[in-house]
Amino acid sequence: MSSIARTITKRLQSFAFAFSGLGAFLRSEPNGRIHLVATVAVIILAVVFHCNTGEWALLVIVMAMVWCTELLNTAIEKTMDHLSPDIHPRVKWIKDVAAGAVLVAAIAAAVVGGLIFIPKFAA
Ligand SMILES: Nc1ncnc2c1ncn2[C@@H]1O[C@H](COP(=O)(O)OP(=O)(O)OP(=O)(O)O)[C@@H](O)[C@H]1O
Repeated sequence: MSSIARTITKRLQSFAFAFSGLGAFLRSEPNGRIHLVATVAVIILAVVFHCNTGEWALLVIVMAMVWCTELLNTAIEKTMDHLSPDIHPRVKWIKDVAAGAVLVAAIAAAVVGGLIFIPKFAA
């Protein structure tokens, strides 16, 4: 196999691993399924209310922030459970800070969602 073909194959494998990670997250984490339902609901609302390009862009950014922080938070939780299954104050600190990242993203998403959809509901 040529080196270009090897590089392309490796990149495609990386995508496959990333998609399989997303699938594992959705299968094993109830939070993942909640995010999926919330994401579909937001997309339906954005279509129904004819959101403009700027509104779509903001919604995509905040939804991606919530997904990314939740995925990383879950990976951190699993890492800590694997490396340090016992109760430890440092593990608590790490997990709580990682959960804080999700909270920040969720608050930003709620604010953006409110700014976009509340006036549309009110109209
Ligand atoms: N090994 C540990 N030592 C000390 N505190 C811990 C430990 N594991 C969990 N905790 C505490 O319990 C909280 C919940 O941790 P857990 O790993 O159960 O996450 P979770 O409830 O599954 O979170 P999520 O809802 O995001 O999936 C942590 O934020 C932390 O405060």
